[in-house]
Amino acid sequence: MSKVILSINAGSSSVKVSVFRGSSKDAEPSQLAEASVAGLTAPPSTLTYKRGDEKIKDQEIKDVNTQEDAFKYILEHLMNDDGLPELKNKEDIEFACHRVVHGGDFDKPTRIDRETYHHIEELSDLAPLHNAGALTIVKAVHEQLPKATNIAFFDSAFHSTIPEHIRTYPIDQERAKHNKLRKYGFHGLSYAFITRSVAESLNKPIDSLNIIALHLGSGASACSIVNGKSFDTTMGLTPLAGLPGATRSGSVDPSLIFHFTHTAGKPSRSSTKDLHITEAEEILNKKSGWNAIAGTTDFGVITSKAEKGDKNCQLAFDLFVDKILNFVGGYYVKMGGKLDALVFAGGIGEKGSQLRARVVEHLNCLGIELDEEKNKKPADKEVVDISKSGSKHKVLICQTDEQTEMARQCCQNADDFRKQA
Ligand SMILES: Nc1ncnc2c1ncn2[C@@H]1O[C@H](COP(=O)(O)OP(=O)(O)O)[C@@H](O)[C@H]1O
Ligand SMILES: CC(=O)OP(=O)(O)O
Ligand SMILES: [Mg+2]
Repeated sequence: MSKVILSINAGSSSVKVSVFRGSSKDAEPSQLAEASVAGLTAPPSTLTYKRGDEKIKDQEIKDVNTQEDAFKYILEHLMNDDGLPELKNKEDIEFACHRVVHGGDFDKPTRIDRETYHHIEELSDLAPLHNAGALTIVKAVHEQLPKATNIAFFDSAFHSTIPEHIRTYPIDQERAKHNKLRKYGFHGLSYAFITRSVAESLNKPIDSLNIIALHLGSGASACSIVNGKSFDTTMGLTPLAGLPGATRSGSVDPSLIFHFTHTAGKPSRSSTKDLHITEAEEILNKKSGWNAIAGTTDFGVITSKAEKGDKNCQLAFDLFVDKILNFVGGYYVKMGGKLDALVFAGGIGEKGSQLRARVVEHLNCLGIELDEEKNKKPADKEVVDISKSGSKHKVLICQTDEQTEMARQCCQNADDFRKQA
């Protein structure tokens, strides 16, 4: 029986694992099953599972609170599924692909050996909601699936093409170079998926595709993609910069934190031996964002409560729209108006029809217009065109899939990874 690929995506509020058959360069990986545990930041956690016609949706699960718990729970679920004969034995898994948010200077997927592991560990403080969690999963795979080859796919890699004047911070350059302080950018696996998928749907070669993509999930970012490559993105040295998210403030005046607390620079109580974060980072990463304004991390709830007149939810909604517009407007100008499409993706981008409507309403002045009826229908394929007829620029929804992107890149490089093993 051919071996399988396990694609593991440790997000800030969820862990998603997809199982794919095959690892050949010439074929697209074919998905056998997809499991996800969501709600890690807003318990109880829930399990969603899809295998063919077999579906479990939002089933509440107990005692699953961390990314590691979630992965172990999913692995057990997959191994015990009689309808998944491809995964009867642990030895059936050849590759475990891990989404690693911060990869520093790494610009391509890399087999995780001791050295890579330590490199990722060193970057943990720069992605406090992500890297350490992903590494707990790498460890769990190492212990429970000793035959599998672990590969890291870096969220920052897609942004290695951002020009110097855009990725440089205006600070002392010697210190900046020494401490590697620059814009890295994240959600790159998602943007790589979106770029390929939208180019295919518009029937354009990737290297002539110009889009503004919005990945709006628990973490939210925007990316200007010029000739198929990242030109600018809203996240920076860490995933805190740019747009606000479920528990993240996004960009604020850097002086704010010293007026918020007198202990900004002190180690946070949630620091561990593997993760050193300050009070400031704790507050801005974990105690801000929607949750701080509206009391929930769920943007679906925020949207419906805002519609019913909840003032705090309306404020969270309006604030998000405003910040998105800042970046879309700026990117549009920097791209000289050469735009094939504005693309919505991520949980909120894909499901939040009200948010899409409000954002695009403000962009009508740029010739970006959507069709209200098309916008309201749930997306039923990978790329859905919701533009108004006659709109100068297209508006699309892309159902992005970081696990599929990793599996695809894994298949393309499988021979190299085998050689490295
Ligand atoms: N109908 C909806 N309208 C707006 N947002 C929604 C809706 N359904 C789910 N969401 C939001 O999508 C977000 C999760 O996005 P997702 O990309 O799956 O998360 P993650 O960043 O953990 O990968 C949550 O904030 C969730 O509330
Ligand atoms: C980079 C990032 O913020 O990822 P996520 O949206 O999965 O938390
Ligand atoms: Mg995500």
